[in-house]
Amino acid sequence: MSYLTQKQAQDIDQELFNEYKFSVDQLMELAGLSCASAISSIYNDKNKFLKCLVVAGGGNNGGDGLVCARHLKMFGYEPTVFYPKRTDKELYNNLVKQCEKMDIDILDKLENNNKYSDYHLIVDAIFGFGFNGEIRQPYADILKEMKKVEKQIPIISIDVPSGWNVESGPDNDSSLEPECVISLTAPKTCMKHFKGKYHFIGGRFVPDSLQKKYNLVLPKYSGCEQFVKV
Ligand SMILES: NC(=O)C1=CN([C@@H]2O[C@H](COP(=O)(O)OP(=O)(O)OC[C@H]3O[C@@H](n4cnc5c(N)ncnc54)[C@H](O)[C@@H]3O)[C@@H](O)[C@H]2O)[C@@H](O)CC1
Ligand SMILES: [K+]
Repeated sequence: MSYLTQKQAQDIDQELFNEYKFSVDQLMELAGLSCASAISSIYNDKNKFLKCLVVAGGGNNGGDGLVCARHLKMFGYEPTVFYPKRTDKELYNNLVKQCEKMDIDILDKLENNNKYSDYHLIVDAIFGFGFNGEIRQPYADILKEMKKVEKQIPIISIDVPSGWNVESGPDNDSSLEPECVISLTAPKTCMKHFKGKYHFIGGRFVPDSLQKKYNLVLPKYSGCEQFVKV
C-alpha cells in the first residue's frame, strides 16, 4: 500500500483544486461523510456508542470534523462539537451554522459539567496533514486531556492522529494512540506506526488519472461504499 509524505499529500490536495476543479467544500463533504460512515460501521451499537464528541481544529481537518458531526447526527448519534478556536471564514461559519440548525451543540470549552468522560466516542479532528512543529495551545493541553481517556473511550482520528508528526509518527509518550484512523485519500507515512484496531481509507474522490500519476496503490472500494478497511 502507498503512503504519502506531507508534501505529496499537499500536492495532491492542490492538484484536486487547481487541475481537477473541485472546491474545498465538495471534498470536505465527501471526506466527512466517509468518516461518519466508517465510524458507524464499527461503533454501530447505539446502546454503547451514542454520544460523540468531535474535537475540531482550525484548519480543514477541523472542517472534516464539522461535516462528520452533521452526518453522525443523520445516522442517529448524538454528536457535540468542541471547537476551541473557531476560524472566522465563510466555509467554517457555514459548517457551524449547519450543525447548530441540526441541534448539535458547539462548545468553546469543556467544563466540569461537560467533560470527555461524558462521551462514548471521541472524534479527533484537530490536525491533519497540515500539522507542523511543536503543538501550540490550546491544543497541547487538549491532547493531554484526550490522552488520559484514550483507554476508556475510543478515539477516532480523522486523517492523521493529532500531534503525530505527519511523516515520522508518534514522537513521545504523550502522543495519542487512537483506536481507529480514517486516512483520507491515502495513508500518510506516519501510519506505518499505527497500532490501533481499525484503519480505513476514506475520501472517495481521487480520479484514476491522479491515482496513476502518483502511483497510488490502495485497497479497492467496493460497490458504493465511502470507505475501505485496510
Ligand atoms: N486532499 C485531501 O485528502 C483532502 C483533505 N482534507 C482535510 O484537510 C486536511 C489538511 O487541512 P489543512 O491543510 O487546513 O491543515 P490541517 O487542518 O491539518 O492543519 C492546519 C491547522 O492546524 C494548525 N496548526 C498546524 N500546526 C500546528 C501546531 N504545531 N500547533 C497548533 N496548531 C497548528 C494551523 O494553524 C491550522 O489551523 C487533511 O488532513 C484532511 O483532513 C479534506 O478537507 C478535503 C480533501
Ligand atoms: K486528526
